[in-house]
Amino acid sequence: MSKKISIAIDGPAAAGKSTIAKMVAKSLNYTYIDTGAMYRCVAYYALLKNVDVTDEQAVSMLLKDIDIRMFPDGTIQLNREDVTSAIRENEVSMGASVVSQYGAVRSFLVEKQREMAQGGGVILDGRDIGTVVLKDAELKIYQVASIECRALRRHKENLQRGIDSDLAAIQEEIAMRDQQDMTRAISPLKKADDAIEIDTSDMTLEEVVARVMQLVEERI
Ligand SMILES: Nc1ncnc2c1ncn2[C@@H]1O[C@H](COP(=O)(O)OP(=O)(O)O)[C@@H](O)[C@H]1O
Ligand SMILES: Nc1ccn([C@@H]2O[C@H](COP(=O)(O)OP(=O)(O)O)[C@@H](O)[C@H]2O)c(=O)n1
Repeated sequence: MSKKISIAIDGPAAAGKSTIAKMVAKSLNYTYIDTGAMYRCVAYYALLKNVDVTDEQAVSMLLKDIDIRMFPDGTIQLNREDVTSAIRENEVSMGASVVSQYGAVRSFLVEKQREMAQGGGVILDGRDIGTVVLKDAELKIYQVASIECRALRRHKENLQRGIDSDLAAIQEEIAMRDQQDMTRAISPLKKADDAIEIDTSDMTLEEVVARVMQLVEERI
């Protein structure tokens, strides 16, 4: 029987991390954990409670009231309410990038992520998986694509979902988030020294999955 490893995928916004992670998890029969969704839940809850996301103390006080559950079919519940679609709103994306700067928020979520990842056979995507959450992951991927390509992908995804979308505004939003995520004091987004970079700009989904599966095969 092959070994059940841990896989970390990090990279900037809309690089295709979660799409690839889901496809690889399905093919390996691994558990996929979307850590970005957890930061989105914290921001969503702050917005719901009319708490200013830039108020670190007020946001940190909310953590004790936050119960996040993730189901194998991709459903995300916050305090038993289905927030799967609601957390994808633009305002929540920007809010997530703000609350993810706070130490209390990060330690609260990182602890949960490590608990969920116990035992291996998992694939986590986010910003700090290879550098912080799963420093010992057997496979670390740093997935990138040009900003134009990432903005266009997110734009197409929105249109497909029937959400209003403006390409220039999306590009501006993800550039702003990347800048914020890469320059924050705690666990900034960066490539782990032992991560393998994949630039997906000119690759199809199938090509990216094949590349990741090849790297997995070398490790199990
Ligand atoms: N070669 C590719 N690799 C990864 N994603 C791609 C590729 N081509 C198109 N996409 C699309 O890019 C979009 C954004 O991907 P997503 O997984 O949400 O990114 P992230 O999790 O990094 O924010 C998805 O609609 C996905 O289908
Ligand atoms: N492990 C993680 C995952 C997300 N995040 C934060 O959460 C935000 C939303 O993450 P996401 O992965 O859902 O975003 P997209 O790349 O899907 O647009 C990011 O912009 C980061 O600020 C983080 O700090 N650490």
